[in-house]
Amino acid sequence: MIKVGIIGSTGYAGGELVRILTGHREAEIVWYGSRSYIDQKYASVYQNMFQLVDARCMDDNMEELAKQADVIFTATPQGLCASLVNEEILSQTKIIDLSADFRIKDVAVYEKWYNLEHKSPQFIEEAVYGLCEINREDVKKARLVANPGCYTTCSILTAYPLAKEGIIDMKTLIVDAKSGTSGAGRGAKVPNLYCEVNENMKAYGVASHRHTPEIEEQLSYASGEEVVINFTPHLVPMNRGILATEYASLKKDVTYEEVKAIYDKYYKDEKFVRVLDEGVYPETKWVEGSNYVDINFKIDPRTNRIIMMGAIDNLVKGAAGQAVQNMNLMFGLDEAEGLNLVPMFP
Ligand SMILES: NC(=O)C1=CN([C@@H]2O[C@H](COP(=O)(O)OP(=O)(O)OC[C@H]3O[C@@H](n4cnc5c(N)ncnc54)[C@H](OP(=O)(O)O)[C@@H]3O)[C@@H](O)[C@H]2O)C=CC1
Ligand SMILES: CC(=O)N[C@@H](CCC(=O)OP(=O)(O)O)C(=O)O
Repeated sequence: MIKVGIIGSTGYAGGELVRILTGHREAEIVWYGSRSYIDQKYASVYQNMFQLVDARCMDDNMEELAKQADVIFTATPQGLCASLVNEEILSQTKIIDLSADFRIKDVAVYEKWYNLEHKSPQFIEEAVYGLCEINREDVKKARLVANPGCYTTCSILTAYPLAKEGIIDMKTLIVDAKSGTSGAGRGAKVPNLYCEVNENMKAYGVASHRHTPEIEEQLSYASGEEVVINFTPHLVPMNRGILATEYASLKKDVTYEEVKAIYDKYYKDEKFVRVLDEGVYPETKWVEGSNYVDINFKIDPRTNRIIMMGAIDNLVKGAAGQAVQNMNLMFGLDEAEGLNLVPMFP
């Protein structure tokens, strides 16, 4: 059994890690890390775990945890993982960080967009960007994985094959995305109160959201050119789910069949990527509670643009599910272990 420690187990992403790992046949959670609920029963924080988890929350002592766990998930605010990790810890255990601390290779870009000083830039180079479908082989060898963000997972996977094959003009790419409120975490914040979110929709982080450089960096690797995008996130009154709609001009005339063949080239053997049938467009409800990303596209000959669409559950493929997928790869397990989660509907 793989011994797992979770720092930030009481947050939404940490709670989803607990839910998924409780059903994992090869992993056992040995540390339910918390800052606010130390010594309280985990199931009193998340009553859905009543009679399923008997353990109590423990403090976030990474030095001690590294001695006990084969892998540590950090599901904590930006900057925390970078402030805790050191060579001794990494020589004892593997780390999968759900925050953005090790996602961006240029430390100056991270510090600018996150308005934070990076506390351990010496580990940025070795960290592997854990988008499993793209970096699978590197993840298998990693001791530090940067788990991608939720908007970024959805946006990158949706456009990746077309960026890689060079059929879209990357200078024209626009990403418009909507997220449910769990994306903002469990902490109490006025903009996330029921009356502020319910029956409402709003754009936020316009031309300034911190996922912009992450999407740009990964799509730059894919396309081989420096990508600069417009990315506009929106908050919508749902618990879970992200829908990304992406627009780009086509570099040449292509048919539906040609584009479908490109998506199939990259994704036909990917268990968690479902390219939908022609004319069927992704909906967040069809992936809820699961590790799937649903993708489709439509060519608009009037504007010579292609419209790409992707949907994920932000807490699963956008966070905890992908993190467990990374763990499975790092330990040589079946990549889907613990992740055979059938989407719920309605
Ligand atoms: N929510 C989502 O959809 C996604 C989130 N992420 C990332 O995952 C991470 C966690 O997000 P999320 O679960 O939403 O956030 P939450 O606010 O719901 O949870 C944060 C967690 O971190 C703990 N924590 C907060 N501050 C500290 C601190 N100073 N020291 C130690 N622990 C601390 C909290 O502990 P306690 O409650 O015990 O005080 C809690 O367990 C973030 O980096 C986020 O960006 C990534 C992808 C998607
Ligand atoms: C709805 C909402 O507020 N979503 C969050 C994104 C959460 C996430 O995945 O972000 P990181 O892991 O990169 O921090 C936001 O826009 O900040």
